[in-house]
Parts: sequence; C-alpha cells; structure tokens
Amino acid sequence: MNLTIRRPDDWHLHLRDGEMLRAVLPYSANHFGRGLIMPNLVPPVVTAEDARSYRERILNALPKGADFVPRMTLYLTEKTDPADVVRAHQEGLITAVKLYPAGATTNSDSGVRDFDKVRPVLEAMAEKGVPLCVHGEVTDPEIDIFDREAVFIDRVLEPLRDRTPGLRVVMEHVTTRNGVDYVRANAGSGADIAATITTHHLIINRNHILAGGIRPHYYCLPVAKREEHRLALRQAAVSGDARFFLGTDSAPHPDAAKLSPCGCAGCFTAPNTLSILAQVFEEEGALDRLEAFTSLNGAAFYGVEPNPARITLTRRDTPAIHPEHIGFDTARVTVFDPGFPLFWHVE
Ligand SMILES: NC(=O)N[C@@H](CC(=O)O)C(=O)O
Ligand SMILES: [Zn+2]
Ligand SMILES: [Zn+2]
Repeated sequence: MNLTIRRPDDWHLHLRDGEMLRAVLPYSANHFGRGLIMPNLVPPVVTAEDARSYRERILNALPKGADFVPRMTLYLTEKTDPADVVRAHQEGLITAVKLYPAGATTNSDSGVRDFDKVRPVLEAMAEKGVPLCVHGEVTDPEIDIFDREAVFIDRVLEPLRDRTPGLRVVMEHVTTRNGVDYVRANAGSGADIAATITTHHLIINRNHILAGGIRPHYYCLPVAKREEHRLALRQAAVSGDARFFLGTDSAPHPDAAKLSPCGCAGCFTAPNTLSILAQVFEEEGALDRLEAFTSLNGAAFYGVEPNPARITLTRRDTPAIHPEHIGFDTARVTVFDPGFPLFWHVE
C-alpha cells in the first residue's frame, strides 16, 4: 500500500546547537519541509539578533541539497522588547514567539513569572498578527503534575486571551482532553487558537512511563496523561480539524542526562515520526487525513502554502528499520521506541 502526501512540516522542533544540532538535523531535514525551531537553548534565543545567528548555524549544519527551511521563534522574557519582536516578524526572520512559564520545562528559567510584564509585547503581537506558542503548564508546586495543563487553561490561558483580543495562540504539545476541548470550544472566535500534537503523546499514556519499571525515555513534558486523554488526542489528530496539526516536540537529550537520578524531559522522535504517524492513522481508519495533520493544517494556520514537494509512504510486510540510538563524539541519544514494529517506510 502506498500513500503520497505533501512534504510534512514540523511545527514544534528542538534542534539544540553545536554537535547535537549536526547530529539530529539530518533526520528532520530528511522528511520535513519546514520546522518551527524552539528557542530554549542555553542561553535562550531572545532577540532578533540571536535568532539570526541561530538560523545561520542551522543552515550551516544542513546536509548538502537538503529541502528544509528552519522557521525561527523568539523566547519570551519579561524584558522582551515589543519593537524587536515586531521588526523581526515583519522582516520574516521569525514566525512566532514562544512562552515558557518560568520553571515549567527544560531551559525555562528565563521564562515568564509575572504575566503583567509581558502585556505590552502580547498587545503588539496581537496587533501585528505574531502568533504566540505556549508551553501550557502552571508551575505552582501545589498543583499535581498531571493537572498542570488543565489548570493552566483556566488560570492563565483564558484570562490572557481575554485581555489580549486578537492574539493568535498555539497550545503546544497538548496532552489532555481539556486542551482539545478548549481549542474546539473556541471555534467561533476565528482562527486565533490552534494546537500542536506530538507523535509520542499519540502512543504513550502514563502507564508506559511508570508501570512495570520506570522508563526515562518516555518522560517528557507535559507528562503523558491517562488513557482517556491519549484517546482524545488521537481523535483530534485524525479528525481533519484544521486547528490540530503536527508539532513533534522531538527533543533530543544525551542518554547520560536522561538516565540519571534527576533525568530530564524530552522524547527524540525525528527519525521515526512519520512511520509512527502513518501507523496511527491507519489504525484509526484515517489515512486519508494524515496529510491534513502533517502537511496542510499547520501551513494554513501560519499563512504559508503547503510544501510543493511530495513524499511517498509505503506499507510493507517487513518492518522499517530505524536506529535505536544516534551517536556522536561525546554523547548518544536514544530514539523514541513506540513499542511495536513499524511497517510504514518513507521512500
Ligand atoms: N518536551 C520536553 O519534554 N522537553 C523539551 C521542552 C518542552 O518542549 O517543553 C526540551 O527542550 O527538552
Ligand atoms: Zn514545552
Ligand atoms: Zn518542546
């Protein structure tokens, strides 16, 4: 069986920097036309100048002849200058701004604590149509980690959208039925809310992380939730609803940092994402909607044409071989293991 679709885009991607960047980039560049590049480097990508030089480093790391365009984001801080953001967006240097609540996830220390301090930036973004990509979790230690996304919607997202009419928001890596329902319920208010869904959250629930032994490679943020939430995500992804699209959140970390007493969050899914997604859509009887999720809906939200190139996926009787790890001089990174063989090959 064959499926030819527009070349996909990855609207949430961590490429890191230096030798890690050079090691992981070819996997994304192989299958994706564009990637929205997350700015949570150390130090973060805060200004237009930072984004310009990071973009340069990515372009220099691209394999020869690659058909991949990095689209940049800025990391929102309480000191972000609205004029810098607007200028960078008008020049086409950045596609969006990323909000990390301080302390919510990997390298989020420079993120936002006091939302009043970023109001001028958000207002400028609303006026100029610069999308805000949101890591939607509260950091209040009183709130159970499995409830942090749902509480964020009520405490932070809804008030923020109320105060900033017209602000276009992407709920990144949505993990709950609450998130899916929130996006759906705001249908009436125009194209100002959407959500990315990752590959791994379509596969794992919280049992996969914790039952029968702890599995650090399944630990990511937001953490995977109960099965009912995974099913809600699958349903949203395969529905064809234009407000849901792929952002893999492929987030490589060296094994040494994952397999530690305080292991860090992130799943590295770039190499096998498309094989996994084809299988998910096949299982859901929705192969005809895979292209909308991977290649059309996100482009429409960001106001760009779908990629002109196409890729062909073929379902064979023999499993597709993906590396278990990728390695470079000083580190090894483990590839996300869906826990079942993958029969869809990317040609
Ligand atoms: N998703 C993750 O678990 N980790 C991401 C950060 C993020 O996207 O929140 C990372 O940068 O490692
Ligand atoms: Zn995040
Ligand atoms: Zn991420």
